[in-house]
Amino acid sequence: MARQKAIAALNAMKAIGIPMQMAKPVLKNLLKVYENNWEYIEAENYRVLADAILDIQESQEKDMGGKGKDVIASDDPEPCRMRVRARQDDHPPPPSNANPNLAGETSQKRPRLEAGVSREHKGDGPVSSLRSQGIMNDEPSLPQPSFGKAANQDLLQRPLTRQTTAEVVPPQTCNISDRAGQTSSHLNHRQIKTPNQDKRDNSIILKEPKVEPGTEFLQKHHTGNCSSDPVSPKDEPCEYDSPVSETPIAMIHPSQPHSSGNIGQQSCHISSKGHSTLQQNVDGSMTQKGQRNNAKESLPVNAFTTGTTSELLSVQESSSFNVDVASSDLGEVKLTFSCSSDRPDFHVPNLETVFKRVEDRCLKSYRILQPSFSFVNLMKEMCECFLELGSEATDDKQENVMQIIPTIDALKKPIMPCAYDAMSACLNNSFFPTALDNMDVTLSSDPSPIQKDTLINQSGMIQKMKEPEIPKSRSLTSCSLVVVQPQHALGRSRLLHDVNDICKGEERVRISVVNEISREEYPPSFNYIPRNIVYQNAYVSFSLARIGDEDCCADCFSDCLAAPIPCTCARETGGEFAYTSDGLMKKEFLDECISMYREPQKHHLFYCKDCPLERSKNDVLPEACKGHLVRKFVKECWSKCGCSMHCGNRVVQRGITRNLQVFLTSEGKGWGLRTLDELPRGAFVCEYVGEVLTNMELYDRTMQTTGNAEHTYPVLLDADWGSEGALKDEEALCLDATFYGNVARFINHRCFDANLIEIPVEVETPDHHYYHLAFFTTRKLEAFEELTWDYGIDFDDHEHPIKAFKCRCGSRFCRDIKRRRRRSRALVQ
Ligand SMILES: C[S@@+](CC[C@H](N)C(=O)[O-])C[C@H]1O[C@@H](n2cnc3c(N)ncnc32)[C@H](O)[C@@H]1O
Repeated sequence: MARQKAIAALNAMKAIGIPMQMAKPVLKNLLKVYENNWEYIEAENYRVLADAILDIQESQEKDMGGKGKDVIASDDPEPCRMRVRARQDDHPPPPSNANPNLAGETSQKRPRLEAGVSREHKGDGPVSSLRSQGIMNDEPSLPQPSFGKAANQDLLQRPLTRQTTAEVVPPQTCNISDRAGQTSSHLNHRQIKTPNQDKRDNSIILKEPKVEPGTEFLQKHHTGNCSSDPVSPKDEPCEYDSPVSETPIAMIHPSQPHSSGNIGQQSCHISSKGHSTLQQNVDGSMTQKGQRNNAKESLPVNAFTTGTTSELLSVQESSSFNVDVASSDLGEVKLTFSCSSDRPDFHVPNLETVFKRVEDRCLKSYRILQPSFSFVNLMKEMCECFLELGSEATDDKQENVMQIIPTIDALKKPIMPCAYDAMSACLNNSFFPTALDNMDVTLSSDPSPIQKDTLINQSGMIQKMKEPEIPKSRSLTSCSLVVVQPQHALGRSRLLHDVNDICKGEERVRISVVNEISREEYPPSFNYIPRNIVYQNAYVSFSLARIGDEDCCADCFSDCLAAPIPCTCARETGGEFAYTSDGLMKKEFLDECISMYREPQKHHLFYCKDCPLERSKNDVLPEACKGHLVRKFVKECWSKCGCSMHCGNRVVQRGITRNLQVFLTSEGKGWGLRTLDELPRGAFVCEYVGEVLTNMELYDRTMQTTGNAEHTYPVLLDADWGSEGALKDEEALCLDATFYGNVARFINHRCFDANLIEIPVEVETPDHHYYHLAFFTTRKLEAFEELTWDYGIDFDDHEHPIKAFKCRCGSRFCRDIKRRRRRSRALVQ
């Protein structure tokens, strides 16, 4: 119960832009001060908590000599900052028997939060200094009942300040873009606090959140400031069943057009030269300002979001116009789309849709800020989205349809008979390129104008191709597909994947993608990386100095496996190398690893006193550790070793060597990975590659996702959490292949009798909090068998980062089916 309350509180903070790491220690202290009396903390939608965080920030800003006043302009490295302005405090007093030291100077004062009580946060930004400073607040007042689930919204909507006279602010200054569809006068959503605002604003003022790189742009849409229309709290019941299904703050968009006519009318003018001016409001509605009416009278045209106005807004009267996208408070500075198009099909797209598309792209591309990141490019992206959406067919169904045109690589090995039919089927709608050169650049555009027998190469040239004859005896192996977005006449195509090689040349082998089921589907875009990349806070150090003599074989030469006595690198595996000279995992070692997975009860489970996984879910009141397997590691030779790259004790680091293929599964599991060749038992297939995140980061990331992500891609690196005592946050790691990953992200789960097993492999560092997760075959595999591994998933644990799904593994040992059976039996009884 308390745990749920804590999560609800943290979620409420998160909804107003305060990251969990910042809110947790403050919440912890408030709980101490109020002796776990949640009533005080929940009152007025966690106002005490929000204000406490603000106060910490303020006192810290004071210490910085006011440097923090202009937060937006500052280069402050902290991940997210938020300010809740409070003029007059009415926080609840701590209980009379509360620790006076914790409670501040008098019992009438709000609690002074103690310094340094929270876990350390990396970096020197205000987040860490927040923990090194106390806060002191003003007069408390009686607590109010909590408002339940509407809390998040309320915190955004309700004025948190207790200003006695709320100045009526004209609609132009009302900034809200939130889930409830409040409107905004500025699409930049950026609240730059001016001294005047301080006086007139009776609302939340959000500092520019500096969250994860790449998400800050998105957050702008959710920081709002409505100074004209205080909204009364809603009494929705509090549910906290499914935190991840919440729309994350970074993805909140006005869902409904606001009914009131003038609130938040924004300065988005679509001004046709010499004609009338269309004004697009943030709620999507359009207003037409007749110039003859001195541009004062507004005549509503239609609701943009209904999907019917696009046509209305097709530029019929003129071919050139401006759309104001964002502006400063008084409109002196404007960001404007200038469109001049001769195209008859161009219509002005809904700006919210444009923003959404830009946000989606940013979320994909800028989760990690790349060196090439630039704001100008971001704006360019926005212009491109504007143009794309404006040029797209208005029929919703047509939107984003990608066409996949299969081609045949005629030079490869014989195809499996079962795959042949599917291939033929897809070839019925396809063609053979005459030369191999054409295969990589086969593009498809909008279905209608491009004929089946037409190829467009990368430079946009159209080539007529001969319809192929497909002799049954023909030797074919791969159906290579290339996907592009509809080209229309934009002259711009975005290749999402190279279907001949999804690895983009990053691996030693090419890994193709085939879809033998539905020709229109294709794996969602992600960045292919062949090796793990640290996302942000994860502590992964590969310094040579950390590798002692006992952790390398400096005196070895050539192939360690050929030496008469195993070198020190075999120490980890009991003095014998784990690999055979054929590069396979030795039987004994493999058997033991498999037994550990399939019969964990026979093996030692480690129970952490302070489980990093549980801590990441709830730092305030973590649940007890559910136990971790202490797994067997393989140690490979590395750079400090004297042997060569051909040494038999270097298997995983050499990367993928087997012929694999990504394919769409027929069982509804999404995409999967299969082997194209037979594989012996104990063969290395690939490692699981992704972003290295701390568990905290993963949890935060999971909370931010919309919850409707069909597939999830995180894996915990918890093979050795027991050996090093309590792990610090930055040492409790996981891999997330959602945005950056390799082909292992396509390996589906199979309960118990999966044909792959993941084995932890030490390569660059003897610290076992970071390691490689390598997949080896558990048995001999036939060509074209799907590769599977047992995620070790607990189908009842909905809070686990590896989200439970309806398992379609088909194993007779399927734990999910057993669970479902148990549940239906229980219901019947
Ligand atoms: C690591 S991804 C595997 C690749 C995924 N199928 C795809 O299309 O990208 C894990 C996700 O695949 C799906 N999945 C994996 N194994 C499954 C199974 N046995 N039954 C149903 N869905 C499965 C689930 O949606 C899961 O979240």
